[in-house]
Order: sequence, then C-alpha cells, then structure tokens
Amino acid sequence: MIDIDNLELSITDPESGTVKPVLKGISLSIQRGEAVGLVGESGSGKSMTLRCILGIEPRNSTVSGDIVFDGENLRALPAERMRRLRADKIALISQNPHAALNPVLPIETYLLEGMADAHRRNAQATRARAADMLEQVGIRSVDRVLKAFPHQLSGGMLQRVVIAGAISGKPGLLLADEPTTALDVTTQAEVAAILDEKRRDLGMSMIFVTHDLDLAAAVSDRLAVMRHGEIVEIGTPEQIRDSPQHPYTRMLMSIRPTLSGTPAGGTAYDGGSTAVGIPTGGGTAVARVSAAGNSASSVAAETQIGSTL
Ligand SMILES: Nc1ncnc2c1ncn2[C@@H]1O[C@H](COP(=O)(O)OP(=O)(O)OP(=O)(O)O)[C@@H](O)[C@H]1O
Repeated sequence: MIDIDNLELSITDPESGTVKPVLKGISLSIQRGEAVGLVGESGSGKSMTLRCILGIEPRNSTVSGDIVFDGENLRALPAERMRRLRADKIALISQNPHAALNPVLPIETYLLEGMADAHRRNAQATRARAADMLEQVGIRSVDRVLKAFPHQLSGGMLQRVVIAGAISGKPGLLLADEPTTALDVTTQAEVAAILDEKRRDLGMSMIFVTHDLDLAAAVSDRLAVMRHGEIVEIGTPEQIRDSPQHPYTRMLMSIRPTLSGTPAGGTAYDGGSTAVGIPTGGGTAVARVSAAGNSASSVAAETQIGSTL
C-alpha cells in the first residue's frame, strides 16, 4: 500500500544557512488495511514524515528517498496529481479540527464540498451521505450538527465531523496526526475508538502519530518508535510491551503514566488499568476502547450537542 524507503529531509535556516537534518533514512512499509502507530518525543520527526507523504514539506527543505503509494512514487508526481491524491486517496486528520473547518461556514457546507470533490454526486444524494457519515461517527442529532457552525460544537464533536469528512471518500490511507491530543481524556478514548472502528470497517491503512504509547498501541497493528529523525524500533504492541529492544523504547515504556499518575516502571504494563492500554494478552485494548466508544460515544455526543448548541 505504502512503501517509504530511505526518506531523508533536512531544513536550511535561510538566515544562517545552517542545515538541520530532520529525517534520517526513514523506511517503513504499511500494508493495505494496516495501522501503524508512529510514536516518539516532540521534535522526533513524526509530523514531518506525514508532511513528506502529503508532499507539503517546508519550502526550505531538501528531501530524498522514495514514497511509493499504490504503485505511484509520490516524490516524482506532478503537483496536480498530488492534489488529486490528497483529495481522494490520502486523508489527513490533524490535532486541531478548527484547522480543517472554515469558521464562517456551517458543517453541512464543509461535508458537502468535500464529498462533491471526491465523488461528484448530486446534491441530494451527497446530503444524505453527509447525514449518514455523521451518524456513523456517533452523532445522533445530525440535522442540528449539519446546520451548526464550528464554534457551536465541542472539540470532540468537531473531530468527529472531520473524521466523517476524511473517511467519506473511503481513502486508502488515513494520516492521523495527534487527532485526540486537544481533547479531554474521555473524549480522546471515544474519538480514538471511532477512528479505529471506521478504519477497520472500511479497510483503510492508517498512520497514527502520537506521543502516547498506550493510545498508539490500542489503535495500531504495529508501532514504529521514532527518535531524532530515525525509526529506532518497529514491532507489534505486544513485542514492544514484552521485549522492547532499543534503550529509548525501554525508557518510553518505563515512563508511561499509570492511572495512579506514577510512572509504570520497567515491567508494570497493566493495560487494563488505563482507559486505553497496550493489549495484555487475552482481550485487546482496542476491543476495550471500541466497547467504551460504542456505549459512551453517542451519549457523550448528545451531551456535547446539548451543551453547545
Ligand atoms: N517549518 C519548519 N522549519 C524548520 N524546522 C522545522 C519546521 N517544522 C518542523 N521543524 C523541525 O523539524 C523537527 C521535526 O519536527 P516534527 O514536527 O516532525 O516533530 P514531531 O515528532 O511531530 O513533534 P511533535 O510531537 O512536537 O509535533 C523538529 O526539530 C522541528 O523543530
């Protein structure tokens, strides 16, 4: 589905001329329908990796390496073809849903515009589809949300809207850049669960960028640990939990917070003690999150609508 091969990126400071290496030989292959969590500290290059996939690196950067998506080398595509891929095949969900939404346009317009671009459906069919997509992300008061302006909805509700828009065209690849970071903890779990569920339903691949190892583990088939522009370790959540190979991964595991607020320590990987945890063996955390999301998401969504509209 997507093969990233030896991706390097450096940024030149326009004033000093100093060249800063940001990505140092990133290689990562993601299968169709597979989710990979990209985890690591701030500044390790997670977002920049996504920007390279989207072809929106900073202007003063130099990039090398290949990114092959569905047989096309994205690094060699004309701008217009990249624009079409971004509209149809590769969707981005970022930390701040406001960035995706026009503050002076109602949600309905946002969803209709995106879908018209993706499918060229007729207006009535597209509107029905927009309503259906909102229902699928746990929104019940669809008519009210469609008419609402972004400032009238909570962050969690807006992120659901953005997810609905992102998946409406059934893109092959979802890029989720800290999609829950700006949300409160309960909403984080619900939004992550919705994303996970929809991705599986639609068979999409996903790269899920986060600082949160537990969250990444809950929604990913594999985790790629990044540090200083490199992937230092790749493995399943179980491999990362049970036998982290790289010292940095071991450190990340040891400082995971537990429910009590203290670090988990080197061995106390109690996935069951957190809202979203690394699978502990029998049942997976994803199942727990999905269950929580399904039961709570609609209720929470209604509460959010009730308090904001
Ligand atoms: N426009 C830019 N110009 C110069 N340097 C940049 C620019 N954008 C990012 N960087 C640098 O590139 C490096 C990687 O940044 P990136 O945003 O990919 O990190 P990240 O792992 O996503 O971190 P975070 O979790 O904080 O978002 C950082 O050192 C950052 O300062």
